[in-house]
Parts: sequence; structure tokens; C-alpha cells
Amino acid sequence: MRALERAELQEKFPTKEALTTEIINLEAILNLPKSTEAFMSDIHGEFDAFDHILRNASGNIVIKIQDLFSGQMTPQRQKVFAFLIYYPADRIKIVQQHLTDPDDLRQWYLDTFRHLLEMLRYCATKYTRSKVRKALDPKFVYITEELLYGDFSTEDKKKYYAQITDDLIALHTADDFIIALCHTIQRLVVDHLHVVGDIYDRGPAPDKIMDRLMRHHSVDLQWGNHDILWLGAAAGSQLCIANLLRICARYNNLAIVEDAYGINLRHLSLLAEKYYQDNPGFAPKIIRADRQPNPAELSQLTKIHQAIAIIQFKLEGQAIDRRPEFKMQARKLLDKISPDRQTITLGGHTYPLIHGCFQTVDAKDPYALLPEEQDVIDQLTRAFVNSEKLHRHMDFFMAHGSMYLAYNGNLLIHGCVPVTPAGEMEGLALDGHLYKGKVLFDMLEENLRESYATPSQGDDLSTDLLWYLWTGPESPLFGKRAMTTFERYFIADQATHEEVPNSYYTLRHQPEFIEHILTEFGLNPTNGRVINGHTPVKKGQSPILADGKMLIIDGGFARAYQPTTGIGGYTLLYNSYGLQLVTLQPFTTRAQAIADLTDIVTTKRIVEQARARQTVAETDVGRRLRDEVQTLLSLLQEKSGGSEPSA
Ligand SMILES: O=P(O)(O)OC[C@H]1O[C@](O)(COP(=O)(O)O)[C@@H](O)[C@@H]1O
Ligand SMILES: [Mn+2]
Repeated sequence: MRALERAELQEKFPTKEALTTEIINLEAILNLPKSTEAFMSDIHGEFDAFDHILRNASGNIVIKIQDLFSGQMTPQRQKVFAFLIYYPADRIKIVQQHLTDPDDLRQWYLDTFRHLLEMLRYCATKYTRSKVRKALDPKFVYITEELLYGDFSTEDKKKYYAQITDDLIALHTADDFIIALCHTIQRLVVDHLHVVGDIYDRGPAPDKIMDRLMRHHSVDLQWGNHDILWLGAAAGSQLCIANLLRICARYNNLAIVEDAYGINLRHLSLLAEKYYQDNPGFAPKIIRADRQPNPAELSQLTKIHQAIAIIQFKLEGQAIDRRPEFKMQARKLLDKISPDRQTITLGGHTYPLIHGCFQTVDAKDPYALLPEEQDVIDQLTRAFVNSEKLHRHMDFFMAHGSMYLAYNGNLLIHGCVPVTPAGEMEGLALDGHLYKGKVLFDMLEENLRESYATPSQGDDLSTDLLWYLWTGPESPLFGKRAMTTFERYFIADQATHEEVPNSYYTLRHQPEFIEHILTEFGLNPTNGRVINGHTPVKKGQSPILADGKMLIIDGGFARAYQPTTGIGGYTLLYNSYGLQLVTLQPFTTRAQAIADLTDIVTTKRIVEQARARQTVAETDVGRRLRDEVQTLLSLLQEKSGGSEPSA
């Protein structure tokens, strides 16, 4: 939101009275408590867990219920009430099944209206009436406002309100009204959401996450390396398409591509069937008991996985030759394979190859695609570029996303800021110009937008830079020297699998280093913080580094990473009282959560407590509003001067 210009304000508030009213209005907003921001990252397709966190407002709803109803409701009642707010439609059904006596049900409605309105009133105290109105279901704005702000003290008024609630029940709109109130409460408790990257890959339903985000009232997104693959696919990058299909095959998620995005994989499947056999090295990572493939599906997946991996390695070799400035020559590996395809020689070491599937690789021209492979990837590219639903999601990602975000003094970046071991910014040289620090981010974002706008160009620099963002040595979203995908598939020696992180990851423990980064991005080094996702915080490690100036919020929504992190994820909350890190337990299933009332919030750690309660005036929005107040005041002065009768 930008501050309105003088001319716009002049037009909007033409009279002295209008100017005065607006000044009073803005001053009042500036004094309200700062609203709550929530931060999440690395959701990796886990829609149900993500959706639960949105519904329980990162654990904030139970806290508000405790504040409000302790002493009036038992802890069990509070829990039942909390789950009504999270999953109103499902919980109403359960209540209706249990309360078979109409009078009991009627009493339940009356109690529930009262409790929900009390809760809504409590959650709304931070906001102006106009903002609360916007959060109400348009169908129920009038009734809700009557009940919310009404005066119940006189007998007549009491009767009037009783009539409204009776009518709601009699006219069969009580359920809809309850559902609407619950959604408004969910919405008011967390005012703004930041997703610090990696919505896509590994889990089964990133498309549902995108649909949900598109309905969210206020969100910004920072792109993660996995998201780039999908943006790149929509932008016509064959490198991104091959990588994302390989990951989908590896995690048994091809349904996302076929069913959610309507992309036909038949040609790829036929190619895979023709050239590949069973191969344990390419069996999918089965991580969900509820989605076990049958033997035929397993065999098909394994073959597709090999076919697309080989296409990926060939395309990558071509890109490395096309872009020497990317300095990725060491990632060309197909030409290091022995003629008998049994070993590979890397850095003077010869390793036996395991799980080899190089039957389409011509030793004389290892990076050339077979004509059939070329046809398949061309057909897939057309399908990705033309998928309407993918474009809808990616358009949203472009409109609300960025490489980094500076927001209320904090810097949000998925991966890192590439630096040397001495902590100096390093980066990528293109055409003799070295891009580093903030300039590197800006250059990459500009190219991404350019490539997205021109999907018919598939191997120009801006499209190749999308792949660089996924895996390049100076990519802020990848943050490692090299991605050892080939070695992980084909070499047993684990030493070759290592992926060396950028020095940023050791330096970010030091407050001075974080101050240096904040300064680079134009933020206040004294009270700003850097917020990262991308690297799962392992058991025993802390997500809070550099005296609280560096926060890592990748806690493992991705099931494959939960054994490493030992938890189910984090959300960070920033409200008027300060910053809190919320630890989440692994989520099981939506059905189980609703039936057993299992919430997943475990602990809250205070990262920083505000000395005094923070107000809107101290936020970015507040600064813009203050500018507006100044302009309005000067307009008012002008008007008063001009309107004074001359002596
Ligand atoms: O666990 P998998 O599927 O083998 O993925 C490992 C790969 O994922 C990466 O960690 C990138 O994904 P993240 O952004 O989730 O870390 C690569 O560096 C690594 O090679
Ligand atoms: Mn990541």
C-alpha cells in the first residue's frame, strides 16, 4: 500500500470537514495495536497441515479462547469450541448427530451464537469498524454488526436481539451464520501471512495450497528454489520441467501434473516403457501409507523417473555449454562415464556406477537427446506453457511474490545472500558485470519476470537463469556450491553426495554479519531481523540465531524431513507484543484432527518481547499513513488560509 499523493488526497477530501474527519480517522488507526503477521515456509505440498495452521491461526485462537473463557468453560469445552472455529461445517454436523432433542440443539445454537460473538468482539478490538466489516461475510454484515455492537441492556433491545437469533434458527440460516462468524474470527486473528518459499514439491497438494492462498485476504510470497521450477515450467524452461517431473516421479506425485494441471504424460510414459526396466535406484520414495502405488504403477513410475532424469542430465549438459558464465562445467558428468558404463571418473577418482540407466546416452555425444526424447520434452513444454490452471497459480505467484521482501523492518529470503568465507558479498558475473548482494536479487527477479512474460523463448539467458536459480552456485535460493543429484543416484560413496553450503550458513550465527546483510538491503541493522526458510532445523539445533536477529522457520512440513527435524514445522508470529516462534507437531489427517480434536501446536518461544505494546504507527503501513496525515494537514492549512475572509 503506497501513501496517497497530494493531488489524490485533494480530490478525495475536497472540503475542510472531509479533511478533518480523515485526519482523525488516520490518527486513530495509527494508535491501534500492530496487527499480527504470521510467517511460514517450506510447506512442500502439505495442504492439510497448512490449512490447519491457517484455521487455528498458528495456535492463537486457543489462546484467545483461554483468555476469554477460562473459568466459564472447562478446558475440554474450550477445545471443542476451538475446533468449531477451525472446522465449523464439519463440527456442526457432529453436533447435529449428537443432539437429537430439538430443544437441546436450539440451546446449543443460542450458546454458540453468544460465545462466537463474544469471541469476535474480542478479536475485533484491534481493528477499525470498517476493517471488521470487510472481514464479515457480506450476507451477514447487517445482522452481525447489530449483534456485535448492540446494547443488550434494555428489555426492548433484548427482545429485538432474541428475535434476530430466533429467526436465524427458524429460517435455517443458523449454520451458515456460524460458519461465517468462524471464518471471520480465523481471518481477524492473523491479519497478514508471509510464505517464505517452497510451496511446491515433495508433498501431494501444492495446487490446493495455491487455491487457498488465492482466497486469502492478505498474503505475500517469497519464491523458493522449488517454486522456481514451477514458475520456470510455465515460462517454458525445459530444464525446469525435467527437474520438476523428476522430483514428482521420485515422490510419487505425478498426479499433481496430470490431474491438477491437466498435463498429459502419455508420451513420456511410452518412452520410459520402451527404454527402461525396473531399477531400485529409481523406486519412488514412499512416504505416505495412504498413497502406496500398486506394482504396475510402481514399475511405471520407476521407468518414468529414469527417463526424465536422463533427459534432465542431457539438457543440463547443453545449458552448461551454452552458459559458460554460470561456471558449472564441473556438473557435466555424462561425459565422465567409462565406455562400458560401469564406472565414472571424477576429480581423479574412479567410482563404480550403481543403478545405471544410460541406454539412451551416446558415448560420442552424451548430451544429445534422442529424437524421441526431444519430441517428448517439446510436447511437455507446450503442455506446461499452455496449462491454464498452472498459469492461474503462477500469475498469482508473480503478482504476490518476489525474490526477497523487506517488511516492517525484517528481511524475508528463502535461502541466503551468497557471500565469501570472509563475509563479503559474492555473485554472478554476466557480460563483465558482477551482480552481488541486493543487486544480484534484483537482476535475477528482473530476468524471471522477463522470462515469465515470454514463454515461447526456451533457451534465452533469462530462461536459463531460472534453472540457475534452482541449482547455480551463486543462487540465493539454492545456497550450495553444487547439487549432487547425479552422484546421489549413481554413486554409492556418500562423500560424493555432499553439497557444500555457502559461507552464509556459518556466518549467519553472528549478529554483526546479519547487521551487514540488513544494511545491504537498506534496513535498520539495530532492530531488523533476517527470516529464512530452506534449511530444515535439525533436532538439537536452534531456529533462533545471532541473538535473535536470524530466524529459520523451516521446521519440516515435508514429511520426508520430519524424522530429521523431529517436529512438524514452525510458524513465526509477530504481533503487538513481539515475536514468538510456534512449534508444530506433525499433522496426521484432517479427518482425524476433526474427530479427535487433535491440535498440533506444542510450544511457543518468545523470540523478542516488545518493551511497550507496538502500534500501527511503528509499522510500514503506519509510516505511509503518517505521511498521508502530514499531507492532509498541509491541505487543511491551505484551505483554512484560503477560506479566511480578507481583512
Ligand atoms: O531429499 P531429496 O529428494 O533427495 O532432495 C535432495 C535435494 O533437495 C535439495 O536439498 C533442494 O531442496 P530443498 O530446497 O528442499 O533443500 C538439494 O540440494 C538436494 O540435492
Ligand atoms: Mn528450499
